[in-house]
Amino acid sequence: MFTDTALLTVEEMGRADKAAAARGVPSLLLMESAGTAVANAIRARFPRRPVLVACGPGNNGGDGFVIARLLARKGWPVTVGLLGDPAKLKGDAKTNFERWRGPVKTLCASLLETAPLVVDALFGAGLARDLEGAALDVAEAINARGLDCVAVDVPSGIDGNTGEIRGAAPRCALTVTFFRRKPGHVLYPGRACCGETVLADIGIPAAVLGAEVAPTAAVNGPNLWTIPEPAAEDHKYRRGHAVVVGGGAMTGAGRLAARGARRIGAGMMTIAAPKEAGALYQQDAPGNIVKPVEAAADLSALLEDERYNAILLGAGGGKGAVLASMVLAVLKLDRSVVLDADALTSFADDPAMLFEAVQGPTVFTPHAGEFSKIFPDLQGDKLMKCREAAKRSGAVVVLKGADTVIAGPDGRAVVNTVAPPTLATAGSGDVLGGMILGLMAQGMGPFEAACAGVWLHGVAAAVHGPGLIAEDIPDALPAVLAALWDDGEAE
Ligand SMILES: NC(=O)C1=CN([C@@H]2O[C@H](COP(=O)(O)OP(=O)(O)OC[C@H]3O[C@@H](n4cnc5c(N)ncnc54)[C@H](OP(=O)(O)O)[C@@H]3O)[C@@H](O)[C@H]2O)[C@@H](O)CC1
Ligand SMILES: [K+]
Repeated sequence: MFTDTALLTVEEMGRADKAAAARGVPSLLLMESAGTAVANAIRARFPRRPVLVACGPGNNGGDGFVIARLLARKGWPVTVGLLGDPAKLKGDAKTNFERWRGPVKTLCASLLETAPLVVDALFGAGLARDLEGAALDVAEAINARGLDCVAVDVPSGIDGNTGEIRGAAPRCALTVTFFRRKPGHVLYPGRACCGETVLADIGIPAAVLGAEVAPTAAVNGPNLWTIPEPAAEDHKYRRGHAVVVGGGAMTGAGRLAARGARRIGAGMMTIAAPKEAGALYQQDAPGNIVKPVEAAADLSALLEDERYNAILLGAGGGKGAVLASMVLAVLKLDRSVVLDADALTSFADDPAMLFEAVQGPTVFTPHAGEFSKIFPDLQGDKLMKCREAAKRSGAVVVLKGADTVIAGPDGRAVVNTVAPPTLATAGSGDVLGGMILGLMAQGMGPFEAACAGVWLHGVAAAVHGPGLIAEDIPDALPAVLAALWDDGEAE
């Protein structure tokens, strides 16, 4: 169960709202706090200027009336445009409509002509279908004119649960959301429409999480896991002995993975690879041990030594039947296993055979293309697909991308938000696989190792900055680890 960085579904947010009311926080007060947070965020970022507040027919629109009132009180020239019939407004939205003393116009795109700033209070959690009519016109016109837009809760048209665009959505400079973020703020394309996202405390007690609401998704970060820190009494075997099954012809992937695993703290590293490539692996890094392995039987024989506690397959290491047989041999051993790239797609013809073999701590690290080869029928948004894949396979699934999702078979899911675009470079996925391997070798569980690996990988790339190549990621890790451990001591 997640708390601080939890991502709440629209339904969970509704329950949090009701729980707050049951604990004595009136909903009208929540709306006033929400509107105040948005108005304050606007005033902190934009100089006073004419503003159009576009209000929808529900409570998102209600927040809009609060914002209009508060900005007008500070001397901002405010125009309010309402979508729909004012007589149909209800509850807190109606109350705040009545508290707004200025005129209310019928919403249409021409209202944008005099407003360099737009507050999008059309739809939030209650978005029920694709935008149409005036709402669609306004969203499209905001984008066509490149107007500054501030979203209340979520840009209208973005599905809060999935990040998908329903018809259209304004590309906002700022989104102010309440209590906790929603998946739509961190999953693409929603994330790209949000701009800066501000999370406002509107008075919903944090204690509702864990009591009335038990979130199963969160934003990735160091609050979710702990990296094993080397201790004085450690020796190299205590820090694990990782194995990378490397290729004979393509050795780059295995070498990058091994480097990632060692930098993140694996005590020992063996590269198991065809004999002819041994010298290459050995020359690359004298710290690697290289063992000849041609087929599944060789790998099984090597792994009779139980000190090899974590194995990565798919970083090079062949394709098809040979690699698949190695994967099946390794999965039998109940050790920690990371399967990447061809180690997964080698089962494209019979993914069930792979899933049946998963029994111990196992992590799959596919990108979207590899994912669809072994889960061809899975539909829906990234969070939903990844969760279903984990449930089906029994493995922790890392569905890679700019918004990498990590899901466990138990239903937990984490979305990673630190991933600079420079990570789209050859070999970066091999390093990630190696990092997760290295963390599992040190005893981390598969879900925590996957989350930590993905986060550290993104942060290392961000710390390195422009001009990143895959080799830089392991080399940037020491500084990232030092900062992480320093912060821990400072707390
Ligand atoms: N939860 C909390 O704690 C707090 C929540 N707060 C705020 O409340 C917001 C949620 O309010 P909400 O539930 O009233 O839903 P909202 O987004 O206003 O939309 C519903 C209306 O839109 C309509 N409609 C939907 N789609 C449509 C479309 N495509 N095209 C046209 N119409 C469409 C729909 O019509 P219907 O489907 O019923 O026909 C209904 O009338 C939340 O995002 C936050 O801003 C804050 O005040 C503070 C505390
Ligand atoms: K909105």
